[in-house]
Amino acid sequence: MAQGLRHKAASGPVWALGAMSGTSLDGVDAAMVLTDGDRILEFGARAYRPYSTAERASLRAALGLWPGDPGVAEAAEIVELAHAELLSGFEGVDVVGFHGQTLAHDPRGRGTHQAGDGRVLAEALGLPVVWDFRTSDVTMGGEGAPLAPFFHYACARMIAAATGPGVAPASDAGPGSGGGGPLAFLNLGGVGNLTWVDPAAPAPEAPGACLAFDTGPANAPINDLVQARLGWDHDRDGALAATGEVDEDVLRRLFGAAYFHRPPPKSLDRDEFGWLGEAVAGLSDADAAATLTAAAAAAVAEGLRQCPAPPRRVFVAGGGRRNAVMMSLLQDMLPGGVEPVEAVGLDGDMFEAQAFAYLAVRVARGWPTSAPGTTGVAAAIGGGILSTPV
Ligand SMILES: Nc1ncnc2c1ncn2[C@@H]1O[C@H](COP(=O)(O)OP(=O)(O)OP(=O)(O)O)[C@@H](O)[C@H]1O
Ligand SMILES: CC(=O)N[C@H]1[C@@H]2OC[C@@H](O2)[C@@H](O)[C@@H]1O[C@H](C)C(=O)O
Repeated sequence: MAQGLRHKAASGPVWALGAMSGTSLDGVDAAMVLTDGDRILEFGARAYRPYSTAERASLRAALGLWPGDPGVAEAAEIVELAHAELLSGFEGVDVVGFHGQTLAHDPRGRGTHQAGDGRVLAEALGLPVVWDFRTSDVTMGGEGAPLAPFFHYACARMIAAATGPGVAPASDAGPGSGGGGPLAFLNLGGVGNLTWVDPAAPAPEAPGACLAFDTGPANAPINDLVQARLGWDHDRDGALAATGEVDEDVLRRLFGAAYFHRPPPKSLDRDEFGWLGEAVAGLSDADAAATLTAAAAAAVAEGLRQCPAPPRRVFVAGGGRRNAVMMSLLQDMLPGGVEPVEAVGLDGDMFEAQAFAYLAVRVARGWPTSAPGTTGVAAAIGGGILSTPV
């Protein structure tokens, strides 16, 4: 299998533009990657478009909805227009990877739903668009998430070899880096997700190459709390949490949930632990923020215990790496600590957008984007639909 991939990689690198509208509902990230679908050759232009307050409110109101439900068409249009506006500003794009906005995710029940139609975007941009990345994985019995792990594998290979665009050489990386041993990538978005990866494995779908899963709630419950109580978008730098006390009873309740005892791979809907909001309702603003922040960090620590071996380094991407309290708790809770992906020259704000750029090329070339170790799917599978403008 790996040899076949290497052979196909000879079909040459292309510039892919990936776009992610994450569970935090803050906006759309977009970034370009030069890749042959195997190796990453260069990272390119990047841009961000925040949702307006009205757009965000409409998307929030559509959370939990499924295709055909009233309100979905309006949400999809918001997503499509925001992406068309942002992505039309890029030049030299060969293919677009369009994740869309997850409104609902229930892989063992109704499926997974990302708002936004790639055919509409392909017409608007006049470019081929890969979209609906998650459905076929779910259809094949997988979780449909997380999907970034194959990109993480490519990044881990670059780090291990200390080659590649902007990646810090092994000599800068400190003890325990370089070729030997597993690495981990942690994304702290609305939900947290972790990829444990062995860069020595021959391909991302090889048995034992990647183990991935959602760790638990991350920023979403904190955002929801401070939005409802204080009208803030988020707890900037963790300033509110820094002044509060953690309610250990809430953490005990959280970690009693079956999810944390299920072996990975496993994935979450944004609001799967929506009851956390009620659990902290009687606490002060600061104590509630401190408790939800500690819950996010402790969920990562729980998750790492489910990995096959301790990773040598844990690289953090996503907005949560800017939350000083969350990062300091992780530093204390994880045996080897954590570091932002910027420590090795990667871009923690655009990491997911870059992942969907990379995955788009794999889909366009008919290669797998998930495997039993990343989503629990029965066999390695390539998700996604390629739509070209007519
Ligand atoms: N300076 C900061 N201090 C604290 N938190 C921050 C800061 N900057 C961003 N965040 C948090 O990060 C969130 C955005 O993170 P990110 O863009 O990684 O999430 P996402 O991609 O929407 O979610 P997901 O990865 O779950 O799809 C914000 O909503 C906020 O909660
Ligand atoms: C269903 C869905 O959209 N899941 C997202 C969400 O946001 C973070 C976490 O939950 C992760 O599982 C996934 O996104 C990342 C980009 C992924 O698929 O790797």
